[in-house]
Amino acid sequence: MLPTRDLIHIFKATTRRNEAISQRKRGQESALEVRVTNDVLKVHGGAPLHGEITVRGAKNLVSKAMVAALLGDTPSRLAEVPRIRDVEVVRGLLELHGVKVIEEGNGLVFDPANVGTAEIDEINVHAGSSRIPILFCGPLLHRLGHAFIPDLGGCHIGDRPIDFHLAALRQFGAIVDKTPQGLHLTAPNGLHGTKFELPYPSVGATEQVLLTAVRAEGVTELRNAAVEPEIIDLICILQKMGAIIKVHTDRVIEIEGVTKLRGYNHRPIPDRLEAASWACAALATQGDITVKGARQVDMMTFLNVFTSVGGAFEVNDSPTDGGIRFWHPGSELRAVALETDVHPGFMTDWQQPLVVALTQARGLSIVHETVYERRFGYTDALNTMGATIQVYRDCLGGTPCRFGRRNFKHSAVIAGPSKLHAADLVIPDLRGGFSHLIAALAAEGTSHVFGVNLINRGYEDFDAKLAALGAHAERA
Ligand SMILES: CC(=O)N[C@H]1[C@@H](OP(=O)(O)OP(=O)(O)OC[C@H]2O[C@@H](n3ccc(=O)[nH]c3=O)[C@H](O)[C@@H]2O)O[C@H](CO)[C@@H](O)[C@@H]1O
Ligand SMILES: C=C(OP(=O)(O)O)C(=O)O
Repeated sequence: MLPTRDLIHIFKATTRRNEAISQRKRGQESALEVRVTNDVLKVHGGAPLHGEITVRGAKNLVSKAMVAALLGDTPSRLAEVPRIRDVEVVRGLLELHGVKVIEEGNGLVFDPANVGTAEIDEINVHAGSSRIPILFCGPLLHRLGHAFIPDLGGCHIGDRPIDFHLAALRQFGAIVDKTPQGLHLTAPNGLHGTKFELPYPSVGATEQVLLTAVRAEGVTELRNAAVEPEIIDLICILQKMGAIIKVHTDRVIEIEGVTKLRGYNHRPIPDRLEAASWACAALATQGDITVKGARQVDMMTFLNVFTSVGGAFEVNDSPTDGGIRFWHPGSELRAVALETDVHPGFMTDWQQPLVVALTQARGLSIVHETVYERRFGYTDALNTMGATIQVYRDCLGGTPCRFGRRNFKHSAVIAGPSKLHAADLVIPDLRGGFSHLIAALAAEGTSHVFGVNLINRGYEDFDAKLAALGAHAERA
């Protein structure tokens, strides 16, 4: 890991280059793009966050729902689409493939009447910006008989291979050609239902199988599937489109292929990752935040841990105006031991914001990260702010995981409570970045958070939400 001083220097050089690129691209900006030119946030910390914010459609569902629209032969309507970077990337890719995207109310309409082949150079404008392009494989193979997939982006929190995706696609009958430009896929004999068992319940690979199997000929049986709430919501969308999908017990999903699918009309599951991030911000800053739109059922595992740490919450079940209020009740926070896991376990994307709150809990907390091998890089910055977090290669949890004895520092021990002080921080990834932001808000003094726009990949209007919660933060 480079020292923060060097990272800030690299950040400033990269920002200058990116500004030049974005000036050139400005003519292509969509109305959904958030036009922020300044990438540094000056945060005056030490004050509790108080107030109400709203979460809308989940990043990890909305982008996949947009890809699913390619499978229908009539337009699809998706409500509550958040203005985040991943949505822009997928919208751009859909438009390059001939899908007409229209803004309607708080959502988007996708008309796939004229789907066609896109230019590789144009597709590659989106190289490295998101993980979603890999999910275009099945839908494009069904629609066009071929697909080109650019290099993937997403957070650098592990190697993130796509071997399960490619193995499944090959079993469906796809031919995959890896080239320096990206992946080229064809299906000369069509796509056929298959039996596939995932070595690990990968979210993306499960979605890959779903989006491919729904229009493959015959039946597909997927074993060891991921069953995150966002996946169940994607299954609901596909069912609305005419797909036949049975979710059995024990992570088995059976899909009966159909020849035709129609468009859907859907209101997405709310973003439970964003909701949990704001809950942790309430705890870390001794604040009180109501997250409108958050749903208890999607967050049960998080709420158990939140309670164990000493946080308080109250659910408002109103179908029109519901949400969850999260607050610090004033008493001392308690240390906890937990492992991240696939659903229904404690979600890995909840981990980083929670660790900031755990720096304020009395005693030793233990977090064993079992989903990604390199998801504790952000803790170095927290330590420079006064936290005491030690990371270990061992599996410090009940279950040995895939990363044990393999040189990955994937367990953390957090000693608290620690008084956090201001620092200059460089955002490493989406959730790590949000946790830096929370730490800066909880710390005494003025921090500079560099590369803060990266947070917009998954958090809608976070500047405005910070202002609504009374944070003292401004673009530097
Ligand atoms: C856009 C999106 O929805 N992102 C989410 C999705 O990421 P994503 O779908 O990329 O995550 P996966 O569930 O696929 O990855 C889980 C684990 O499986 C491994 N793996 C995955 C695929 C593969 O072909 N080979 C392989 O080894 C990964 O390296 C990782 O260790 O689920 C993750 C786990 O809940 C979340 O943290 C991400 O926010
Ligand atoms: C890891 C994440 O996202 P992605 O898969 O898009 O990188 C995340 O949302 O925390």
